[in-house]
Amino acid sequence: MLLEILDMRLNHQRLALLHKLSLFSSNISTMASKNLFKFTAFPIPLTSSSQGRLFQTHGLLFTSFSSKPVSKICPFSLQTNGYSFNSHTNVPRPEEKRLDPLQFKMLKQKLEELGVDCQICVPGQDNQLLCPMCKGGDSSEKTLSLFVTQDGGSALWMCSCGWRGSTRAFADSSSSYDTSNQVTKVKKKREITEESLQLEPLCDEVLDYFADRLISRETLQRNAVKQKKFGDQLAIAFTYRRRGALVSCKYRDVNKKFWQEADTEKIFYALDDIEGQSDIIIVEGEMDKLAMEEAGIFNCVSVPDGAPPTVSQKELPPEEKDTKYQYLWNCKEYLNKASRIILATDGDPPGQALAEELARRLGRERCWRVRWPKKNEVDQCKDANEVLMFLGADVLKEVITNAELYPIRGLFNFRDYSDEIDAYYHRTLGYECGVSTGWSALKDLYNVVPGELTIVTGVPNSGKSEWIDALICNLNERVGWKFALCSMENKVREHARKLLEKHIKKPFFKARYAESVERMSIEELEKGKQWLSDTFYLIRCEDDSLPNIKWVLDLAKSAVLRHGVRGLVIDPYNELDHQRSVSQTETEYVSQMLTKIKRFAQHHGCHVWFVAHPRQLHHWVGSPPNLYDISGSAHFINKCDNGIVIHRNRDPEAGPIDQVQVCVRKVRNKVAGTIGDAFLLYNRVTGEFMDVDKPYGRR
Ligand SMILES: Nc1ncnc2c1ncn2[C@@H]1O[C@H](COP(=O)(O)OP(=O)(O)OP(=O)(O)O)[C@@H](O)[C@H]1O
Repeated sequence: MLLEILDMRLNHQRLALLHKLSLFSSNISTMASKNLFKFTAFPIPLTSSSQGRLFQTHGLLFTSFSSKPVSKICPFSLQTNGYSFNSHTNVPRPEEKRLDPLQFKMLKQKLEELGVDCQICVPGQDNQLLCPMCKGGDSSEKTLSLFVTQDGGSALWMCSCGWRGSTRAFADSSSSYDTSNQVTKVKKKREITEESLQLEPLCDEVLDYFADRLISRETLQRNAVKQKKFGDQLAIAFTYRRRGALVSCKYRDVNKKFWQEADTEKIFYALDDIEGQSDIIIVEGEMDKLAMEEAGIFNCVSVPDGAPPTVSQKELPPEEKDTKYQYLWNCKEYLNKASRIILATDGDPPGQALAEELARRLGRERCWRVRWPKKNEVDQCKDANEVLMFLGADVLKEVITNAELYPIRGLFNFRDYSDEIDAYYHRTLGYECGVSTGWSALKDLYNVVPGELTIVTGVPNSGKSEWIDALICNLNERVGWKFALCSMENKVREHARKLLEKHIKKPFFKARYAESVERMSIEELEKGKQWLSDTFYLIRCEDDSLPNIKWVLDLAKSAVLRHGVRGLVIDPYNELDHQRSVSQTETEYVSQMLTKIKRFAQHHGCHVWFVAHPRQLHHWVGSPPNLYDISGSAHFINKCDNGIVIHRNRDPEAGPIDQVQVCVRKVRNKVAGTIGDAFLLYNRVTGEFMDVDKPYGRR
């Protein structure tokens, strides 16, 4: 039928060629080695530079192109009857017909009706389009090959899903449009035999070709590798069998171009070799399977279709719709029993994509992967056959023996963190054992480790905020850290005053609290303002609404990324918006909030100080509160890395009233400190905290 269409368009030379080729008719579908089913429909200009090869299939004439140049490892030219593979270089081009815009428009309309989007289709050449039937499978590849004749009058198409047909702009009674444009999905599998396919034993030239790749005659015999003549040309025939019976046949030509018998079942190559095996190896090509055998590894199969260009982003399709991996489902009874599946696909990106697609389907937990070794100083071996050729059978065996577990997202081994552990040991990450607070009284009790959460509590007015301010001033002075401050209770100018007094060590004002100490000068103020701007980033709600924790952490993240802050102060907890859903208890809410804060801290290596008030203490006798007294939830103590209570004596008879007790009540990380109490003296004039044993003049 299709020839009928064609004969109106083609000149006698092309018809002669068709006739010649029809002598070798075979039911063949073409496919590229790496891009499944990518083929090019005829007629492509048959120039001398073309690597195109012609085969007839159901009257449709296809030219397949090698996606890769001929192997440089061992170029060979199979010749039969004195003709080389590329024997059609002198075929004359057909006489070109001029485009008839009207009939091309009509033709496009017809195609559009069939769902073919042919807006950018060019007459006179092959067009790769999205197939309206299979939509290109799960990777949405353009698998529909559509050829429109030069005059725009007729079109032929074929897709790897089996949809094929033809139409004409003005179909008449003799047109093939009515029947040929119907879907002809391949469903029925053909029965084939070596005889029906006219397969032949390998000739010496092909045996030599394999020998150059270190594949022996015995291995080829064991795998029943054959050859087939296509006219003057010769192709290797890899026979696909199940329990010895021929199921399909895949051909490979000199240009490393592959195609497979159409309407045959897709299965793994050498399937019988994995029957009943608990350990199996999957490779990407027949040559790799044969190479494995040369290394004494028999429990190995090859996929029939090569590798996809990338991993599909889509969910796994159901088994029956998983067209590209049908071979896997067709062989599932062979795979189900395997407890260890080594994915020895190529080392290039498509090979790795194939490994991922297989692992997705087989279950990552039983998959392993290999690392291909270097073949020389610069290059990596790509696959099993290259390892065999460049490094030998023993190395190939070693590669398989050293296969490693296929990674599973979220499941790790300490080995995966080896570098980080080394860096921790050698202390090259920085501040592994924490930064000293600057107070010797706290040296053994509390050091500030990046990425940890410190909860600070204490009764009102105990000096919590003052102590944290003093601490961050010390840290800045010692190690130059910068901070994000979310201190809702403080007016900005007051907070600036408190920080400046600690930094400049002089009172901001000449006032009663300053006693006789001289106020900071204008110059000192200016310098101090510069220091404030360089050191602190303020997180504040410009309007009078309350910020929630997400809002605070998002801004803190910006401060980390933009300004490199190493610490975040949230003071106090109760000034945040804590609206929660009715179904959530306060305990659940606090737990989730602290989890968010800890994640932020860990992810950004940023220390977070979180000030939380204790609940109202009845019958309080002036002693430091407990961390469990924090209002809201015991999660505060449970979830924090460090828990500190700031307490001060207000009874002159009990001791000096400027003495501050820093009660370190929880330290999760023993490298950072331990529980215990430290005593500091508070300088009301400057807001500084001093070690008790240190003399300080302005006391
Ligand atoms: N040891 C101390 N001796 C005397 N005054 C102190 C001492 N510690 C802090 N103060 C003063 O107490 C006041 C409150 O301090 P700060 O704001 O740090 O307390 P707080 O515990 O954070 O209070 P709140 O719980 O109300 O937020 C400040 O005026 C500060 O100067």
